[in-house]
Amino acid sequence: MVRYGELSTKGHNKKNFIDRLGTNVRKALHDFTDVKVHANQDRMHVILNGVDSEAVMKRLKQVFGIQTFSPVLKVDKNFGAVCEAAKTLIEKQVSQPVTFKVETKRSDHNFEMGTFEMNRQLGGYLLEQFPDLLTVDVHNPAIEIRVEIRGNGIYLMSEIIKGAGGLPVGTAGKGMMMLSGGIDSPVAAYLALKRGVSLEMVHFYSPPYTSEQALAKAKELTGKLARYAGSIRFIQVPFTEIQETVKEKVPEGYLMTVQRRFMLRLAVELANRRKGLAIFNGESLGQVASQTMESMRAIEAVTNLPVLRPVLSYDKTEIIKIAEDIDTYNLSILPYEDCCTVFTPPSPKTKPNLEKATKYEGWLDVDGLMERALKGVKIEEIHADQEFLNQNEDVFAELL
Ligand SMILES: Nc1ncnc2c1ncn2[C@@H]1O[C@H](COP(=O)(O)OP(=O)(O)OP(=O)(O)O)[C@@H](O)[C@H]1O
Repeated sequence: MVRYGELSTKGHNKKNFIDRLGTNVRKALHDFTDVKVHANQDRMHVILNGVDSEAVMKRLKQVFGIQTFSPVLKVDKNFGAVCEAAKTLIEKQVSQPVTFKVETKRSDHNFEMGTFEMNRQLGGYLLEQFPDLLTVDVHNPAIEIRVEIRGNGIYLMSEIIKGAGGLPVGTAGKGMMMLSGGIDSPVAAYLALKRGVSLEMVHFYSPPYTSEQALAKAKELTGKLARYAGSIRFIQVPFTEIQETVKEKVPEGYLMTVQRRFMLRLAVELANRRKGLAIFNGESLGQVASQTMESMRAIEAVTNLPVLRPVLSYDKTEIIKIAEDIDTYNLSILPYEDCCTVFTPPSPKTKPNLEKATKYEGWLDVDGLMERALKGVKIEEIHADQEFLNQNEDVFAELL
């Protein structure tokens, strides 16, 4: 049984949210063909039909929009079956002494036992079974065994497991995520997905300066993030000609600003073509030269589409902690050079001037460069945990 959390406050949009969450849960569980998902008004029921509950719960933990969920056992309508099931729940959940109570609800009034009697008798049975583990506390128990006696059976549950929180992916519209191979942008992508944004990844690569493995790394990172979204489109944009031209014609202090302005323009153009509402990136204020407010202003001036930065106010250590939790960190630190690292000047301007950036760009064929980059775009759909890196290749060979 799945509880919706923040959804329940969404008034008349609630139905859309619940439908979307139902779709996302079905997507996350698509390979468990026997599982059935019923997304009702107040709760969602995921009927296992014999499928391993641990495997299903592992997937549910990655679906945004779920606040908590509980494994539920359904048994025949007799007291013996209820005792067996309650015993199983306690065995699974309890390893150290705890307080508990039994709380029964009865919608089937023909059942032979009343709620009070069920509470007492089941409580007594469990105390007998687990004398060293359980003590009754009816006011503030650590564990509540809930029993619901309904027409079609008796349902039992006790454990409450924390879900991923957030909002169902797809309820907040589509955004274009500028995904590098670094630590920050995958974390920013995770946070955007968590607030319900459906993302398409935009990745710039510069062969031969960057390797196939660098591209594969960005794709594999997308596979990690696709766990939270079912699948994610990956858009690779060739960036070599732009970087070479900028390097040749623009003064060194402005190389980075001008390159970033091109990246943003390209992401915006892709957003316009693909109905994206905003651009997301992994910038965190003050982290490096391009991430000062002056720099953000000079770069962002190329568009009036919102540029959203989910990790803007996070410290590096906080970002790393999330990267570890979502299992992107170890991939992000693999030493494959990204297109920006290769062309980063030793001392980029930390306070670039917008007028100068515009002036230097006047020396370039901006439209032609953009058009050719966009012509070379390749798009593919990446699924959860899809692998791309060539495991046999020695990662350090890249550094030689
Ligand atoms: N090759 C790329 N393709 C797509 N987006 C990029 C690329 N390089 C940088 N970006 C975007 O620009 C942001 C800032 O990049 P930069 O390299 O300055 O910072 P960073 O803090 O190292 O970020 P990250 O850890 O995400 O690489 C990235 O978070 C990402 O959103």
